[in-house]
Amino acid sequence: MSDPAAHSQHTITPTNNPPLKNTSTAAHPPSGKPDPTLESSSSSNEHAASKGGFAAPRPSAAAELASLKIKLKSSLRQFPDFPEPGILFEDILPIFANPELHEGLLRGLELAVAKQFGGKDKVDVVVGLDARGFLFGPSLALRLGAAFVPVRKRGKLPGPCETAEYMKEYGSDFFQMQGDAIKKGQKVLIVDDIIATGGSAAAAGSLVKTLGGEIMGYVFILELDFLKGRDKLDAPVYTLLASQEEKLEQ
Ligand SMILES: O=P(O)(O)OC[C@H]1O[C@H](OP(=O)(O)OP(=O)(O)O)[C@H](O)[C@@H]1O
Ligand SMILES: Nc1ncnc2[nH]cnc12
Repeated sequence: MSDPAAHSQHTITPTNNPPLKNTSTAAHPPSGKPDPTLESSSSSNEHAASKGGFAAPRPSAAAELASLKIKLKSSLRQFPDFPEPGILFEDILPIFANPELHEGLLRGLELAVAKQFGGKDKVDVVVGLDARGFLFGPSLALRLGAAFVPVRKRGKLPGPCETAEYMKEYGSDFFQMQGDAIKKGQKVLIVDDIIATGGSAAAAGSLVKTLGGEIMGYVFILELDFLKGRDKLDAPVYTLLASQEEKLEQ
């Protein structure tokens, strides 16, 4: 049922944590391992102009996706000890500050969803998690011809709501969905920027199921795979970029 509105305070504090350049912490895995999400493609010539034309070859979807991933990954910034000591915070906002990267993200997700979830069932609803899942969830939903439905932090949604408490990498919280947001049997894709412990995504999944939705899968931009968050999820998981790793100095 609906929860009494709980208005959170927003406090802006200056940070002393500059983006990470070349430091390392024991809490995060080393860099230098190959990116397992990149696929090599030997088919980039398959669209080459066949009759002596000079048109540049059109990349295959796999080659396009691999190139997009490299650009997107290199734009991410890391902030040590934010929002609390011991957390290496992954900042995805540079993607949205650059229209080319923003477009690339949506194209990459669209290609990935077509490849991973492009079977006989169409996505009916994209569910995005408060707040960073709202940065790209609605745009992705439009591209897929699907509805967008938000999962919000407690106290933000009007009307009868379902509520789930969860633990995440830093602290605990409550998620809510409006009780009529999903129709029974609708096919749902749950999207968020990052999966860390998986607590947030699992709570969103439990709400979708309570409302009668069928979870096709979960899509994330980045996965902190050493936290094994995907083990908490009982539907296929796709991550666009590889695991968190510290960047080497450019
Ligand atoms: O896998 P988990 O350990 O649950 O952590 C992942 C969640 O943490 C972050 O959200 P946060 O709650 O910080 O909210 P925000 O998007 O409003 O910044 C992130 O956007 C994910 O939703
Ligand atoms: N390390 C991290 N960076 C950014 N967002 C997160 N959400 C949970 N863990 C996070």
